[in-house]
Amino acid sequence: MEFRPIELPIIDLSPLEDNHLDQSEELTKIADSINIACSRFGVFYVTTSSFQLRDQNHIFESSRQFFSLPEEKKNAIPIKPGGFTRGYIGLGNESGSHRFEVKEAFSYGYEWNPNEQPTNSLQGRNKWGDLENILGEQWRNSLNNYYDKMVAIAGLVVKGLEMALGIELKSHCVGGETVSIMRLFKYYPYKNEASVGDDKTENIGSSPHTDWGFLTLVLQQDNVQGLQLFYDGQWWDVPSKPATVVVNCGDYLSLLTRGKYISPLHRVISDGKNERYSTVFFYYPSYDSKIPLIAQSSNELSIFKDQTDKSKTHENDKEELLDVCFGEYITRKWDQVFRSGKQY
Ligand SMILES: O=C(O)CCC(=O)C(=O)O
Ligand SMILES: [Fe+2]
Repeated sequence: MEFRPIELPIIDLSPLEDNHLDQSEELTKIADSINIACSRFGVFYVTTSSFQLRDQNHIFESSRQFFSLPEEKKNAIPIKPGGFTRGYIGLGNESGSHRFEVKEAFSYGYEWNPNEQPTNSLQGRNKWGDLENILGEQWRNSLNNYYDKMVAIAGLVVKGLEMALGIELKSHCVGGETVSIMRLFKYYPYKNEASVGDDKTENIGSSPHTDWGFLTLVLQQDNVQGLQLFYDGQWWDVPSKPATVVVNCGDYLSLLTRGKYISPLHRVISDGKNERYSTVFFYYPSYDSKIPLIAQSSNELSIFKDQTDKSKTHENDKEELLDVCFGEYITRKWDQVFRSGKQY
């Protein structure tokens, strides 16, 4: 089945960088573009002078190095159930639905200082195992540098959102970089008996979902299609663009804006031929944030769905959210999508 590409705005965030001279006209233009994109699609592309093609090439090179390792090396650092999602996720170890997600991942976050005690369930040490000995110190540094770059880009987007909404948002994000999660993904081509667009298919790259957090920053390998957006009643391709990051609004941001900004439904499918690499940075608000509840139109958000391994999804009890902070709730969500793995 063929899908058409969607044309999303491309917003250059360079004028928001600290070293840029204040050009208020440019800033107003950015704020307007963000406002329109978030209200209409909940997705847009960003570029910035501090993220170049060499940065993109570098992270995908590091990602390939990891995924090329023998199974036993990757399996030595598995993520575990419980919601602290760092380490290797093998085929079948994660899904947002009853489907089999044909992907592998490496998940890591803020490089926690071993002398410091974590203060919540999303903080803690990355699982490098002995990868440093196998892939070299440079490998780990390149992943950590990439993490920092994505935190910085998320910060620029937050600045832009503050201008677009005319409200202060930074106080929601304090410490968010210590609980956010980076994923390196490798998707495998698969075939389904039914057509790919059919809801009954068993294999998928990533099940249709909305992201739970504040913002998601996706970088796609050039020229391999996979990410799709549900818009105006149908699925559209979101093509990769060199040195350009896809930004999704998350459920938290959508709720914070009382639904003004859309948390878009999206998925990943296979073109049936190619492996696909992407990186996905889930940028979270402060661990202790409360999830803003709104009465209407929030039932479609994945944050409120039960994503455990059942063929039907049903709503979580929203009452529960009144007592639990964002970080604790998200820890449970990661546990919901953990799977013990099976063959496909
Ligand atoms: O790999 C991608 O392009 C997107 C994956 C995604 O949407 C997710 O992991 O939440
Ligand atoms: Fe997503």
